[in-house]
Amino acid sequence: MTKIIVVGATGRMGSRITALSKDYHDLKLVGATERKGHDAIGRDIGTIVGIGETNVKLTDRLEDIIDNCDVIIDFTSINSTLQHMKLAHERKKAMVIGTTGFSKEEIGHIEEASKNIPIVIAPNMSVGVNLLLKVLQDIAKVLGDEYDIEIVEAHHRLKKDAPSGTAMKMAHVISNAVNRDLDEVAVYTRKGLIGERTKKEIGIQTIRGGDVVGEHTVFFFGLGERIEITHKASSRDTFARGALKAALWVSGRTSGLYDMQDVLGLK
Ligand SMILES: NC(=O)C1=CN([C@@H]2O[C@H](COP(=O)(O)OP(=O)(O)OC[C@H]3O[C@@H](n4cnc5c(N)ncnc54)[C@H](OP(=O)(O)O)[C@@H]3O)[C@@H](O)[C@H]2O)C=CC1
Ligand SMILES: O=C(O)C1=N[C@H](C(=O)O)C[C@H](O)C1
Repeated sequence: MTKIIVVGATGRMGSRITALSKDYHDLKLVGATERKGHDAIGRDIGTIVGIGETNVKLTDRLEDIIDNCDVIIDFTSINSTLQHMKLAHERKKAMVIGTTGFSKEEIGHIEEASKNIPIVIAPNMSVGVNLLLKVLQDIAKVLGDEYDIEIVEAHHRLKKDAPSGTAMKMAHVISNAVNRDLDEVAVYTRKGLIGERTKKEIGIQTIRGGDVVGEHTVFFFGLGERIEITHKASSRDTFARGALKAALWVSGRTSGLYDMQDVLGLK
């Protein structure tokens, strides 16, 4: 039995992970946290997320409950994830991190922590996107030199980071496949008299609005044809199930930094 704590358990992702955890017989929800002073602190998390009483009370003190768990599942925000990771590191607990938007330096801190605890981190925990990452690598290797590559992502109006973690991961996978340094070739905005498109650039564009769960399209534009590869998430449950799968997978592993490709056996 893998014992999990969901941090940010009333959030868009946290609430679905908490609710769906009851479908997994080999997972046990032993804790749920929210930000200090949250209105629902002390209430049963099950009644908040719509699965009935769980006997797990929402708390704002992860430090008091962390010893009960094997894995912490964290879809919160950059700063809170880094704080949770510090505690997980001190108490030797595994983590599944879905939070996006980390800087290179912050990823460095996560890498450092993973020398002592196992961490699965992925900007997108759906099977579809992780399979796409593999396919994109293959297509980019064949077409990358001749075709213009552009990525467009769309998300709900409440998303805070841009471009999405998934779009950035796709851009990294593609730029590695075509031997380009993403920092040198990424183009995030176009306006004014910008001149012709350079051959090597990789465009990454962001759209925000309404309740879009998450959509990513990668274009390979050639002469006389183009390929468009799109992934559309229609429910957050696809990410939530991936996170729960990752918690089962990472439990009992030794230290190391892993991603969803490891979890899904796609490497
Ligand atoms: N990897 C993946 O597959 C996916 C990743 N994401 C990423 O997950 C993250 C969260 O997304 P989403 O669920 O939409 O965001 P939400 O804002 O809905 O959820 C985040 C939750 O975490 C809470 N929180 C903030 N600080 C703390 C803290 N210190 N302790 C405990 N809880 C805290 C927030 O509280 P409050 O509202 O009070 O701030 C909120 O309830 C984003 O980075 C997003 O990009 C999203 C979907 C899929
Ligand atoms: O914030 C979101 O909602 C999502 N974030 C992830 C990202 O930044 O890639 C994954 C998903 O598309 C939803």
